[in-house]
Amino acid sequence: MAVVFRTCKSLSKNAIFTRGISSSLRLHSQKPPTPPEPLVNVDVDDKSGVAVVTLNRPPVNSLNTPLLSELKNIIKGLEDNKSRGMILTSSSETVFSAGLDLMEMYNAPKDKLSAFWTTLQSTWLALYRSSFPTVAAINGHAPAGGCLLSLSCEYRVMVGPKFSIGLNETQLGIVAPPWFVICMRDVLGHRQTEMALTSGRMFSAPEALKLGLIDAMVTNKAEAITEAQKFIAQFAKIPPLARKLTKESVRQEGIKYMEDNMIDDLQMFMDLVTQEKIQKGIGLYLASLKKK
Ligand SMILES: CCCCCCCCCCC/C=C/C(=O)SCCNC(=O)CCNC(=O)[C@H](O)C(C)(C)COP(=O)(O)OP(=O)(O)OC[C@H]1O[C@@H](n2cnc3c(N)ncnc32)[C@H](O)[C@@H]1OP(=O)(O)O
Repeated sequence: MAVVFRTCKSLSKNAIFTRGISSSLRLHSQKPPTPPEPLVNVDVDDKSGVAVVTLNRPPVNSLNTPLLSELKNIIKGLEDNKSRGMILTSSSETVFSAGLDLMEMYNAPKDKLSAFWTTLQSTWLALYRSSFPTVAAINGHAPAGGCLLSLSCEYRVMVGPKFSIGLNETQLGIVAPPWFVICMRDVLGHRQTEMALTSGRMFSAPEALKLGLIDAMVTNKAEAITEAQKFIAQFAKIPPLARKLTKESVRQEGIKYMEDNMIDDLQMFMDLVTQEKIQKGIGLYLASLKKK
């Protein structure tokens, strides 16, 4: 797997920034400061043109505004570079993504809350409607927003059997927004979605496979990447424009929902999440996670 420097340069603003800073600082000091780790890494394979995009925000890849923003820029960069495909995975050995960063929603000023949600909306839309094939290589737990990212890809390969996946929002006393529901229904159908979402149930990888929530189960990350590459390879001979328009057509409900309802959806989020009892619930949940 080779990093294509030219592609990375145009994809990661962070990469240009850190290179620029470190080379100029080297003139003035012996020890340049260690550049910050990108929150999302991207490696593009020279031969296949497929990008492995790795969430890299320890300890649990919770999705905050900067990470979402970086992911969105990477997806846009891949679009501009006419990518052949994208595999989304995690640098953690046990967590794909713990979902939305609850700290972004807890006692947050309204402008930050609003920026967080609009970044989530636009990042999701960029991923969901991306023209290139997308696969989630789910190498760890994927609750809530982690499950949403997986569902927004076209194919899901999960490392099993011990990790779990699902939209568990109701268990937290919050509600999965309609576009989360559409994503789940795209994959599971109406009845299983209702059962899964009303209970907020998390599924083990074998349960998820049986249900169709994931497409394949493997035993480690390397196998997950190989399976993902195989899925993407089958599109090599399909004309990209026909593929893109077909994907958009199949996903029209979700795309249209978001395009038509961005502001209402933001309002619903703000109204719900700023309620005192919801804030209390998030606070208690965060405390329970920290107490573990
Ligand atoms: C009609 C429509 C109306 C629409 C209105 C909209 C309403 C709002 C909708 C919001 C949708 C929400 C989506 C979400 O994604 S909410 C987040 C849900 N996530 C979870 O429930 C997962 C919680 N985490 C875990 O279960 C575990 O952490 C996990 C299994 C992922 C990993 O376990 P592990 O043992 O490896 O790690 P720890 O639990 O010890 O965690 C390490 C530290 O990370 C902190 N942490 C974990 N998860 C989160 C998170 N999501 N946000 C912020 N911080 C998180 C945890 O507290 C630990 O911190 P410390 O190191 O400080 O102890």
